[in-house]
Parts: sequence; C-alpha cells; structure tokens
Amino acid sequence: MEKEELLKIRRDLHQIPELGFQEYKTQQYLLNIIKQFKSEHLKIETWRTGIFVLLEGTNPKKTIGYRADIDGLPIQEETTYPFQSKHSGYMHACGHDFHMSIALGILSHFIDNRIEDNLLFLFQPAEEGPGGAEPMLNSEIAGKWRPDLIFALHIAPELPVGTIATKPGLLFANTSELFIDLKGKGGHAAYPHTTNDMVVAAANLVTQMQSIVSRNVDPLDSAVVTIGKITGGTVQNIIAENARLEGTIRTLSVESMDKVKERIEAIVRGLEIGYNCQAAIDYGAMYHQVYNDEALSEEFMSYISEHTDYDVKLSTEAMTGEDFGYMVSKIPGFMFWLGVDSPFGLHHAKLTPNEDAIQVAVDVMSKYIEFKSKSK
Ligand SMILES: CC(=O)N[C@@H](CCC[C@H](N)C(=O)O)C(=O)O
Repeated sequence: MEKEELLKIRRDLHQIPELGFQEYKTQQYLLNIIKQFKSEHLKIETWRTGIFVLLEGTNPKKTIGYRADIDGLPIQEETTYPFQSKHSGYMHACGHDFHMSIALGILSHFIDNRIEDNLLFLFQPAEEGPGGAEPMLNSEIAGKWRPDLIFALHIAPELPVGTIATKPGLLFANTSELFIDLKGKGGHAAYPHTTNDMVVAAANLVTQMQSIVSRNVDPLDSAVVTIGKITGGTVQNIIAENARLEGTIRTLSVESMDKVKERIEAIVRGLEIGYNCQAAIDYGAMYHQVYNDEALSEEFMSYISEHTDYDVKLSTEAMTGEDFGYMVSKIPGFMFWLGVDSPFGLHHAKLTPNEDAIQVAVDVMSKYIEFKSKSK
C-alpha cells in the first residue's frame, strides 16, 4: 500500500472516533478497506464491533498475531487539522487511528508478499474501556484461529520518529477503574446546617485519597490514584445531595493494587461516618499488566538494532494501562512504543503525532514478522 493511501486511511479514521463497543462506522470503514484486498487467502470474521482477519500462509507452522485497538476517547478535539473529528466531543487522542492504519499497512504488505505462517490481525474494540481484549481472545473465532505469538504497538508522543522503545518483562501497569457514588442530604444553600453536603464530602475524599500513594504504598514501588471527573449537585444555590467521583488506580505490583483498594475502602468508610452519608464503590474494568515475553522482546530489540536503521531504546515501565496485557498473559508476545514526536501527549485534545511514523512501524513489523516466520 502506498504511503499516501495509508495517510488517507489514518485521516479518514481520525474523523470518526467512537467509544468502546460502539465502533460501528470504524468497523465498516475497516471492512471496506480489507475487502478491497481481494485475496483468496484472506478470511474475515466480525466479532461485536471488532474484526478478525486471517491471512493464510503458504506452508503454515504457526499463526502470528498482530493486534490493533480501534476505539476513540470522549475528548473535544483542539488540533488545527483540516481532517478533525466529525464526532463532536470525541477524538482519537490515544493514537488508535495510527494503530489501525499501521495494521492495514502490514496486512497489505503480506498480501503482496505472502509468508509461510498464518497471520492473524485483531482489530480490537474498547481498549480505553470497558476492555475488549479479554472477551475477544476468549471468543469462538479466536479459539479457531488462535495465534501462537502476538504483537502490538502504542504510539509514544515523547519519542522522535524512527525510535522504537520497549523492555523485556513489565512494560505497563495494572489498572483498575474507580467509581465512587456519594449520597447525603440536599437543601437550601442558606441552611447548610440542615444538610449533608456531598460537594464538600467529595472534595475532602479527593484530598484524603491523595495521601494513599505517599503514605501507604512502598516508596520503591509505584502507584497512581487519579480522579479524572467529579460530578455533583444541580445548581449553584442548592446544596448537593449526590456526588460521583470517577478515576483510575495504577500500580506496578498486584500487592500495591490490593493495598490501594484497601485504603480507599477504609477512607470511604470514614467519610460515611464523618459526613453522615452513604457511599458505594465500583471498580469497573481492571486491566492486567503488560508483561512482555522476555526472550521475544530481547530478540525484537536486537533484531531492530542489527537489521534496520531505526533507533531502539530500552524503556522504563509506564503507568499507562493496556488490555493487551491480557493477551500477552495468555500468548507469548510483546508491545512496544513507537516514536511519533507530538508536542502534546496521549489523551490530550491537541495530540498531533507525526504521520511519518506510520511507515516506520509498517516497515519494522513487516521485517520482524518475516524474520519470525523463518525462525522457529
Ligand atoms: C494506553 C492508554 O492510555 N490506555 C488507557 C487504558 C484505560 C484503562 C481503564 N479505562 C482505566 O482508566 O483504568 C490508560 O488510561 O492508560
């Protein structure tokens, strides 16, 4: 596929971001492109809003998997792109438009240059939430076409184009979403003594939770407690009866995740007494850490540095989460960072990754997959 075609695909996809398990237009767009390939060796199956694409090998000994996530985020885009999102309030602000275009570029390369092994592409919904990796991998179709190895990448705004970064072992954190609903007693703004104000309780809860990382987690471990959204109350002169906090917990170890949750529960119990309110905690979706297969990721790093002109860096662990962690917990594989050199980071309304990185990724993965197909 020519560079211009891939850029068009990226820009088309950028305009139609959709939330997890609502990627209907995205799925249709991808299917239209994939069906244009017209190879008798291509098998396509849809799964919810995702797609499995199997390219049969010439003499398969194994199946090599490649996963691309396809959902967008609830962010109002603020780039100056002429191809801005057409879905107001939604944006591909985590690079999944890049991830999909790259997967199509790799698929197109192998349609023209078939290899011995089967290739399975997983266009996976709902990475940002509630998590599509686990149900997709446990689906009947994945059972039938189960990959023996699996790879994926994520764009890295802070790295220059032409740089690949990864590490053997732990790459991304364990994550858990966090939703806390508070219910007190509303009333007139002028009579606070007759109410139990949930705006004040919510504010205090956020402050108290900030001490968990500094005072309850081993300083040599790492953890994050972020509250990304608070809602509560109705208008300015009514004391709020309800409030809701929405956030996420990140830890590098499972022990710290348990500890953070235990502390949140204790603080919330104290809040119920202190503010005379009721509280309910819901942990939403939890993602398994991304733990790269050590031998494969080491081999990949050596391969890139010895056989390409790209830069390979040993990365540190990141507190980002990825439901691809579930896939690599079941199948040997790895994830790596792809440098895209954007002045604004992931989940930012002005994220503007450099499109030259698309070709870099297609080149890197095409070469490495070819190499893997020749090796045992
Ligand atoms: C790469 C990336 O940014 N992934 C997301 C995954 C979100 C998981 C879940 N919805 C949560 O917030 O815990 C991330 O925010 O790291």
